[in-house]
Amino acid sequence: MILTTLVLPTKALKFSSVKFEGATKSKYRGPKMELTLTQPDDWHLHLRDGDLLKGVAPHSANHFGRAIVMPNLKPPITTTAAAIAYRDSILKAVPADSNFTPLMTLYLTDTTKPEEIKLARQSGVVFAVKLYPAGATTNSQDGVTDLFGNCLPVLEEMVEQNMPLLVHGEVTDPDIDVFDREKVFIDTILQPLIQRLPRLKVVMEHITTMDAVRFVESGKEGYLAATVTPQHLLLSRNALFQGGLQPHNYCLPVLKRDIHRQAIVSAVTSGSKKFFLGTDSAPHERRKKECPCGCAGIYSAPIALSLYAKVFDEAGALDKLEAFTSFNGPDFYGLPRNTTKIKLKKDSWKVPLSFSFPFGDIVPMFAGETLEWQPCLS
Ligand SMILES: NC(=O)N[C@@H](CC(=O)O)C(=O)O
Ligand SMILES: [Zn+2]
Ligand SMILES: [Zn+2]
Repeated sequence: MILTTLVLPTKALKFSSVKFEGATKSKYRGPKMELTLTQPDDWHLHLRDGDLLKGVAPHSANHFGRAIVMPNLKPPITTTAAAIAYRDSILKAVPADSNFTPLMTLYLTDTTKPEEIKLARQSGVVFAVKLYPAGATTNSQDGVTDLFGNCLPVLEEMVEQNMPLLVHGEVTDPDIDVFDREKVFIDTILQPLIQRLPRLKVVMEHITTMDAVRFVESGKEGYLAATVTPQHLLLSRNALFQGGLQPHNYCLPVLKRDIHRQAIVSAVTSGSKKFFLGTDSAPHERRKKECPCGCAGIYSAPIALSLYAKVFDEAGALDKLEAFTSFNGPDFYGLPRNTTKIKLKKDSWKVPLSFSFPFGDIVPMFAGETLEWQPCLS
């Protein structure tokens, strides 16, 4: 990573149709710091489908080289054939000059067959299988009801095919407190799973607790890793209630106490190879967030890089940022690192209040707030 004090010409961020609160003016004077990073990838992303896909895909393609695309559509992507068709529609939705590559995933169900894993591997476009415990999160109703009872042959085939299992790590038992569901999942499902299949590659997605940090740190490098979202690095559960109920800070697993957030920040800024960037950017239209039974999911794709840079900058660990955004993920998946570069400039800018699309608008994380780091598009 190269740190310079040079200011190079930059293009304004390409936001399609954006509502700003006021003019975006930099208060920063003097030489501007720039970071040059190997182009990052997003190892946990929801691109949706239809008009929503067309609206949000360019935001990810602007900044990220590749993304692991989550399969929780309606209906879910449970077959390789469906993953191939979904991949085609994603490629149609990104700008023609973009080199963005979607890495597809399959949605694991109680009835997924080992043969499907072979097909997935042969396709060359499916890179992982996603475990949603049934009922744990958005569009998880077709997920797994009994992992050990129903899925062991598939998991064994995944070991054979070196196919990673990506995990939404929360139990769904209504008697378990929602803030404890990640820890209980580790103790009752993940730990036994890893003991039973030590050669299965597992990514604990969007970790939220110090328990998950410790669990991942104690695992075998190359076999156990975690993705980390901007919200779980920057917000504690207080953010759900600050000045009134804040639906745009609601995601699953739900934000936790600040001590957990601090543990996650320490883990990612330590330089460990086991943690990598996964935004979990999960767009829902405003009317589906600001309503009596609002959806879980935070839209962060357009601002995620600024937010990760903020975290590493505030921790005095900018020298560790590039491994987290651009090396640890491809190294874990056994994929080449990107060769293109991206620049971030330290220059304050205001996050749009919303992104407007013909079908409605989407409110991003940190809407209307001022951030310091800004990706420059070339
Ligand atoms: N994170 C979320 O709160 N929501 C995600 C699903 C998920 O990743 O659990 C979504 O698809 O909206
Ligand atoms: Zn999830
Ligand atoms: Zn997700």
